Amino acid sequence: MTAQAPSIVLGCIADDFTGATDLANNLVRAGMRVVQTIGVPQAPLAADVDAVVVALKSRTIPPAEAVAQSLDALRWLQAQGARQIYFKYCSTFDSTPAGNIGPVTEALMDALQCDFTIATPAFPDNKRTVFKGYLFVGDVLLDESGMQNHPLTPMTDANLVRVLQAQTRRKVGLIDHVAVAQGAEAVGARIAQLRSEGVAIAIVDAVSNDDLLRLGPALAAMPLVTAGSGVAIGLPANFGIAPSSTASALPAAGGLRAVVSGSCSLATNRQVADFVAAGRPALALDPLQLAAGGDAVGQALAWAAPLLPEGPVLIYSTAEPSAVKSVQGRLGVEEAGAMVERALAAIARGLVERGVRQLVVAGGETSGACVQALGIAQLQIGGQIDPGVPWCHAASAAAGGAGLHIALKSGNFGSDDFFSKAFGALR
Ligand SMILES: Nc1ncnc2c1ncn2[C@@H]1O[C@H](COP(=O)(O)OP(=O)(O)OP(=O)(O)O)[C@@H](O)[C@H]1O
Ligand SMILES: O=C(O)[C@@H](O)C(=O)CO
Repeated sequence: MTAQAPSIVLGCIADDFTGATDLANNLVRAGMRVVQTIGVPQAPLAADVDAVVVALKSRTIPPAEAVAQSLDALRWLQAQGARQIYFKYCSTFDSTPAGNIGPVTEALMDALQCDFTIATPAFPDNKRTVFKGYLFVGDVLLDESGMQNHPLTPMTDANLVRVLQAQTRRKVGLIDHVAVAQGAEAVGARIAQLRSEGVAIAIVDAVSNDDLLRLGPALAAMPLVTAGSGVAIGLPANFGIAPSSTASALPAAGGLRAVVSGSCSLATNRQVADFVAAGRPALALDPLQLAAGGDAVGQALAWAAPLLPEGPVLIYSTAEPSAVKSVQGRLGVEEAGAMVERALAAIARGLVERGVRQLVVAGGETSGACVQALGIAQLQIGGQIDPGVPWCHAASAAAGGAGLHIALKSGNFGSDDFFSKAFGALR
C-alpha cells in the first residue's frame, strides 16, 4: 500500500512575509495546522497540515509580475489539493491605482473560473474595521491614519469600493453591515442581488470578530476569498475544524535571544524606546555610517557577543520619520532601504551563527531580507504573542540546518513592550 500524500483544504497566497504569518496566526488560532512557505516551493508538500500560506513579496512589484507569481502559487496550492484559495493583503489595503490587489484578484478569479468573490481588510483585533465600505484604522479613516503618507502605497481614499474599482475592470459593490449583522443567510441574499446587478467583487463591512464569524459560513462555497487576515477566523469551521491548543504546538525553545529591527513605523519606534528605557542592551545602526563603508556588521556582532548570554539584545535602524527622511534625502529611498536591509540581514545571520535560537525581526521588508539570509524555506506557526504576530519555528541554514524560533512582526503591530514580552511567551 502506498502512503497517501498530505492534502490541504485551504491554500493561501500572501503578498508579504509578515502578512503571511499574520494570516497563518489567525488560522492556527481557529484550529488549523498551518505551515508558511517562503515563496512557491519547488517540491510537493511534505507536512501533514490543513493549510499552507505561500508568502510572496508581491505587494509593490509591477502588477504583471505580481499576477505571474500569484498564479504560480495558485498552481502549486491546487496541486496540494487546496479546496479553497485565500488571497491575503494588508489590513490597510496597501495598493496603488495600478494594483496589486485588483489585478491579482482578477487573475485568480479567471484561473479559478470564479464569477464572484469578496474583498475586506477588516481585522478588528488590530483596530481595522470596515463600515459602509469605509476603512477605519483605530478611530480615524484610512486617509487620516498616516497611511496617506506611505512612501510606496499612499492611501488617500478610505472608500474601498472606489479604491478597488480603480484597480479592476470587474464591477465592485458592497455587502454592508445591515446584511452582515443578520448572518450568513442575509449575506447570501445580498450576494445574489449584487450578482444580478453585475457585481463580481464585494467589499464587506465588518466591525467586530462576531461579524467575521457570521460571515464565515456565507463563504463556504466560494472558490476564492480575498481579505486581510481577519476573515480567516471564520473559515476553519467550514471544514469541520474547531479551535485546539495542539494546532500551535512548537518544539521547546532554547538558545540565545535577540531582536533585529528595521521597521520605522510608529509602533516599532515605541517598542524600541520601551526596550531602551527598560535598560536592556540596544545598539543603533547609523545608515550614514553604513554608507560610508567600514565593518558596521562586524562591529555590531562584536558588541552583541558578550551580552547575549545575559538576555535579549536589540540591534536596530529604527528611527523617527524626520531622521528617515533626512537619510533618504542623502542616499535615496531605495538605496537607503536596501543598504539597511542588507546590513540587518547579515547581522541576523551572524547572530544565529553565534547561537541565537530565539529571534524577533521587526518590519515586513526587513523580515523578508532576514528570512532569506537565514536560509529559511518554511515556517511552522505557533502561539500568538500579540494580534497578528505568532512565534514560528523553522530550520535555518545559518544554524547548520537546526531549528530556531522566529517571530516576524509587522511594523504597526504589537504592544509597546513587545520586544521584552515576546520571549516570555515562549517559556
Ligand atoms: N534609519 C533608516 N533610514 C532609512 N531607511 C531605513 C532606516 N531604517 C530602516 N530603513 C528601511 O525602511 C524600510 C522599513 O520597511 P519594513 O517593511 O522593514 O518596515 P515597516 O514598513 O515598518 O513594516 P511593515 O511592512 O510590516 O509595515 C526598510 O527598507 C528598511 O531597510
Ligand atoms: O494585514 C496587516 O496589516 C499585516 O499582516 C501586513 O500585511 C503588514 O505588512
